[in-house]
Amino acid sequence: MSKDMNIHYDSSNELSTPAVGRLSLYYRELQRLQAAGLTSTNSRDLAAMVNVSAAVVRRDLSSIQSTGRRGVGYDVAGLADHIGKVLGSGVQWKAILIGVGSLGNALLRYKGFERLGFTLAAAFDTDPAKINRNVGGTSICSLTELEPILRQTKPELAIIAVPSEQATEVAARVVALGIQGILNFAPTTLKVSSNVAVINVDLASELQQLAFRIQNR
Ligand SMILES: NC(=O)c1ccc[n+]([C@@H]2O[C@H](COP(=O)([O-])OP(=O)(O)OC[C@H]3O[C@@H](n4cnc5c(N)ncnc54)[C@H](O)[C@@H]3O)[C@@H](O)[C@H]2O)c1
Repeated sequence: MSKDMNIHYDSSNELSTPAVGRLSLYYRELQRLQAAGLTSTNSRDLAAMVNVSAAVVRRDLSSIQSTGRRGVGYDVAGLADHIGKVLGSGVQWKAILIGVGSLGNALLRYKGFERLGFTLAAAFDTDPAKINRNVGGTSICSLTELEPILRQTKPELAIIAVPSEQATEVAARVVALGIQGILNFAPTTLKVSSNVAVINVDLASELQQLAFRIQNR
């Protein structure tokens, strides 16, 4: 499927970030149900799987024009396909990884990206000892080759897993080369132009929020 066939939402029908996050979780659970051979599900069961209320599931799904049938529920394969299209899965996305340390190594070995349509086209590092090694099927290139390789492979996404001091410069370089979205693991706030989507994954901050919740319950 071409990227043009993605389902686009105009600003009047924009999905909130939490709603997109929940859709991604419904998608994961629907895929699991499909693999187990189930053909239908309902909002109550989906709600229990992702720990939200059935009303939230129905609202999220109706916001993407998916309504279940009373007494029958949702068709698992059809709903998974529809959510997949809304989220941009089912099309192939090319991603690159920059920084192949402890975290980068684990990401390169993770098999779950491919299943959702994300291909890791190349990985980059500055450490000469890592260049030309292959991790999880992706070869590690020198950062000096970033420009020619990106011009050739034209990835849409970049995963940044370099030390925080290097992240801003690395982000500027990939944005200048046409990257449209960045998944940033470095604990720093990237300032890039507003037409580049950035998602920051700050695991330490998540742990801090978890500790706060436990402390205040
Ligand atoms: N390891 C974790 O569990 C974890 C958890 C949360 C956040 N992070 C963050 O993710 C980032 C990576 O963490 P890590 O533990 O893998 O660090 P690491 O030190 O093991 O790896 C960093 C890698 O980046 C490379 N590098 C440095 N500068 C570079 C540049 N300009 N371009 C390309 N490569 C460069 C290094 O050679 C090294 O291979 C850090 O910002 C860290 O704070 C890591």
